[in-house]
Amino acid sequence: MSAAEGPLVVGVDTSTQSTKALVVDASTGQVVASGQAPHTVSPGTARESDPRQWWEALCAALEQCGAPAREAAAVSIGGQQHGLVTLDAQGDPVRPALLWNDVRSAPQTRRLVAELGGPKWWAERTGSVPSTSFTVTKWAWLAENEPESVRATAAVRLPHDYLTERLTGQGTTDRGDVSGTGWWASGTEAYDEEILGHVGLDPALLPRVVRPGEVAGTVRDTGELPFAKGTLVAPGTGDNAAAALGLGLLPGTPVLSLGTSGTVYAVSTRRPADPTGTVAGFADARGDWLPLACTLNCTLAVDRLAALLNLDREAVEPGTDVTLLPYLDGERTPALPHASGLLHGLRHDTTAGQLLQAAYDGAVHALLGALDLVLDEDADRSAPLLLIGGGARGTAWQRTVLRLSGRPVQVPEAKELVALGAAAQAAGLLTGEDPAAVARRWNTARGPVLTAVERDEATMTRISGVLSDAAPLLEREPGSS
Ligand SMILES: Nc1ncnc2c1ncn2[C@@H]1O[C@H](COP(=O)(O)OP(=O)(O)O)[C@@H](O)[C@H]1O
Ligand SMILES: O=C(CO)[C@@H](O)[C@H](O)COP(=O)(O)O
Repeated sequence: MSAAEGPLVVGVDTSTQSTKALVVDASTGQVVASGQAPHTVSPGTARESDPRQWWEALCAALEQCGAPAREAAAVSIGGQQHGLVTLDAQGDPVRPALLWNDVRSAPQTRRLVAELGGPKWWAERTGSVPSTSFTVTKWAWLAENEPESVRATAAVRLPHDYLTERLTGQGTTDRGDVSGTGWWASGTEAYDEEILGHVGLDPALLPRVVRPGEVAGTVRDTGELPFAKGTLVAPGTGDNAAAALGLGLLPGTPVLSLGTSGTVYAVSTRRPADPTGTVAGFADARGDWLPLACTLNCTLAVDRLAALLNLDREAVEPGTDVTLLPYLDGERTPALPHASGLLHGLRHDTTAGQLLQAAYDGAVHALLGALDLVLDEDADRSAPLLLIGGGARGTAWQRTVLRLSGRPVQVPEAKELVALGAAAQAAGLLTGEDPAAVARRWNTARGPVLTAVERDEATMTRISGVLSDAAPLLEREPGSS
């Protein structure tokens, strides 16, 4: 037996690059054991992963957790949002999952928005104007490009649904993750049959939406897993909604997450509906909302530029007038799916370190541009910004966010807030508590507050100027001249 005070719970983050598992003491929030195993994502414009690899990574991460994982009383899976998982009648993947950062559905996205009433209609109906990340656009892409895959599909799932179903044997999802599909009506909180009919997806192929606080199922026979048969399985949710739980987030506190994706969001009690498409009107995992803006190019893009420059990621130099838009994967915020990276303002005396700083500035610019849009009007604009995700550990990221935001920045000591949020959801199942209240009890957001510095308005304005001047280039579709 472990020396834990309370029952143990397991929280999982199956994100783009890896699966992380934490065994947590439900009484104190102490992390008793942890494990992590990587995923591979296809290179090039296609961004795909085999879902079976997520399962193998989950088993490997739990194996690393050792004996404590065997004592878990409940488990919950948080995961990368939006990915389209197609399963055949045996429950095996028909093809690799199309991930959130695969932009090949840009033509289908444009058509879907126009065919079904335009951006305002989508925002009011689903909370969001779909971008290429949204599952509905990926299904439309598949129907057009691989009709044989669509014919072979007996079930459609999101990444966290796939793993939850392998635990319980039942097809379930939750309101947080389903709100990023584009086929869930946020006003009625139900599948939208008009949208599903339009893209030819039978609602019978979709999972049941489990309510917050409800049990998704129990662990069935578990040859490969450490859990006992009958262990409770929580609904799980998308990774951003899970991190919001993990921080015990209250309305008015903004979060900036620096991972494969960059995201900025806040909890709101009002249902969002942004017709410009900048803010996605996600549901959270409790019963509130999670207005959020997301970029495709964050830590991976900046690390790639550091590698190209042969620099350590911290080797930035100040004083740059160079603008670098690091849109290596196309971009979602701003909506430029066909864009590639763009450099402007290079001079003989520009240093490699200044180029690297320009990459950080370019990655943070769009997120901070959306910050005010995700906050309710009455939110305190001087409150600290919570900085999370792998990038939050980096000094160059911290300094860039401080300088371009002009706000104090709080960096929670807890590293794996998505997995902690999932663990808080699992703990809530055992105690009947609100999972966000569990996380506040665990004090997961504690960490140093970095003092605000004067906002570097000139850099923000310069980047906005380059973006608008370069629009024709950034919007150009491949193959057009
Ligand atoms: N000490 C660090 N300083 C700066 N960046 C870091 C550091 N540690 C990890 N990272 C970045 O964090 C990223 C992974 O973050 P994470 O939030 O785990 O991503 P994801 O959830 O998308 O898989 C890596 O791409 C890496 O660039
Ligand atoms: O698409 C979004 C949010 O809408 C992304 O935030 C994904 O959920 C991927 O998350 P990470 O792997 O970067 O954590």
